[in-house]
Amino acid sequence: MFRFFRSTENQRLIIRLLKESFREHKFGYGAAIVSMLVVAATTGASAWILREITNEFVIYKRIDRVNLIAAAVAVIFLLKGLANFVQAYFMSRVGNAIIADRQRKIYDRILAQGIEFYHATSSSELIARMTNNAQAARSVLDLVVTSYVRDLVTLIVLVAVMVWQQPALSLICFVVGPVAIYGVNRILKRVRKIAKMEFRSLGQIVHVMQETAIGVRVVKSFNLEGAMRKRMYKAVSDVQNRANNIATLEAATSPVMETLAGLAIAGAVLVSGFLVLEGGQMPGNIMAFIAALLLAYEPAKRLARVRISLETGIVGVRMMFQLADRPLTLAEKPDAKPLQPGPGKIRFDNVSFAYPESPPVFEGFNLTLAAGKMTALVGPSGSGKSTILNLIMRMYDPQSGKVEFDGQDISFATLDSLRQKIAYVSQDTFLFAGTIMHNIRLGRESATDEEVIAAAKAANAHDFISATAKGYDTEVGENGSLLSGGQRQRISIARAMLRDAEILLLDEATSALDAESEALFRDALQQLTVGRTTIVIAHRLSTVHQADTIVVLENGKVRESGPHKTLLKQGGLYQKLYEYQLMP
Ligand SMILES: Nc1ncnc2c1ncn2[C@@H]1O[C@H](COP(=O)(O)OP(=O)(O)OP(=O)(O)O)[C@@H](O)[C@H]1O
Repeated sequence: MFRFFRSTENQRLIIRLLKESFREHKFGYGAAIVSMLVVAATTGASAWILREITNEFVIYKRIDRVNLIAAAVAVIFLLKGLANFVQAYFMSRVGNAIIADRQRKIYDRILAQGIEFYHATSSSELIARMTNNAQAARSVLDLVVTSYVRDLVTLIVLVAVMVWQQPALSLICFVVGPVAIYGVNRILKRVRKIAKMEFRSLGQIVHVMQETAIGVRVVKSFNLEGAMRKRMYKAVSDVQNRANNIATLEAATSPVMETLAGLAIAGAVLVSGFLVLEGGQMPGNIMAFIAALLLAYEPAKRLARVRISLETGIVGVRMMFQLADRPLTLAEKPDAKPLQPGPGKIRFDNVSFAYPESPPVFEGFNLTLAAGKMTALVGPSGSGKSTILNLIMRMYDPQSGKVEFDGQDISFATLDSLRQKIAYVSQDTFLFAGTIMHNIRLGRESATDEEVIAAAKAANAHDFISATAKGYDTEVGENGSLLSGGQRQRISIARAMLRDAEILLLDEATSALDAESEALFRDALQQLTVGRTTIVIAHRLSTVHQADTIVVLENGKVRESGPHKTLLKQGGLYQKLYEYQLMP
């Protein structure tokens, strides 16, 4: 029974879980544990009382004790019922609170992680962890507390009753216990392996479901239903098979236990028969002994199997702590200070950077982006344009060198103050489920309705919003699926407008908007960029013309920079890109 706790890793996990949970739910657990002790004591008393009933009534014929003994029986069972209620009440309250706490903690930790973490972990795994790991923590705690408090104490009390009444007979049972534990131990190892695989298959179900929902257009248009179904069915069957395997192993413990317990009880009955009939023993003592033995069977069985039941939950708890302990991929320095306001000059100073496990993108890279001006980044695919935006937003830290805002190294700034300064319009506009009003307001949550509408007007979005039946209360659907591409873009510009940040980062969409949408988008952009340091990854001629400076990148190096006309005259890389990429 205790070998589980000798496995040091499981021991550490359970002790940590108990410590953290008990600290937060002292009262709930305290009340549950006290009631469990009462349950154990009343169970022992209910066996003991049989001795009184038999000896007092049958042997001594004490009619005067009938009322007293009957009252004692009533009190024992009343107390037991009440204690069971209190225990169940507090265990479920605390259990639900633990799931909620853990889910909050898991989410906070995931949210604090940098973008690198999200690239390395699939979203389906995160979803599965959110639902499974918190539930696992609760099941493990429930099992540990009920088994090692209620069941173990009940068993100790009942064994005490047995030894007290019939010391010699009790020995028979002590031989059986270790044999049962040995049998269960052998099964345990196999359960551990299957439990781990089951979690992986669960993640796979979420993963396939997610891909079906997100990629539904591709699935339908390429007729991929059959292929997707095959993947889903396989994942579902894997979970089913693993659940069956675990159930079979768990069920296999039952016959082992039943047979051994049956033999022990039969042996005890046999010996006690002789003891009463020929040994002159008091029948009451034998009755109390047999009752205690029968009552001990269930808690003993649960205790012998507790490690198997714990095994599936402990996999989830282990994963939960792994997530909690994983270092943050991008953390704020302990002595980080808010960025001081400034005109908005950005400088890359001798920056070297490589994505994890990838070749370097920049080596000794220098670039200054003028305050309040618009700089367009152009260059072949893979030249490092998006990486420049990533480093400005501090999605990653350079391995050496620094990125400065008005002379302040951003890696020493609080993340909050850094992101406050930036408004970002991404190429693949992302809208959250909810209304148009909600989506624009995410730019600045304190904005009034009037400010939201003003931003929408400036972004040329107000007219189309007003033309819908519900106006600003129109639901946008999952990731804005109920709006057109151009409408989504203008909403994301309105969001950036509302933010009114000093620095604007824009990853211009390459998707061809129709002429009218593009004109509306360009006008909106023009308004947004006035007086702000704007860095735009340019795909459109109109944007390049608008820019004060064009920086031409190739293989992580600045090849040329200057205004459009000057660069065009030089007849270098820009001219080539201009002809192949930017010219309509
Ligand atoms: N998350 C990542 N992990 C590893 N390598 C990456 C990652 N993102 C980009 N890269 C690599 O870094 C290099 C620069 O990529 P970047 O996205 O900055 O180029 P880009 O100029 O924006 O290209 P495009 O115009 O095609 O978007 C490329 O070689 C790319 O493969």
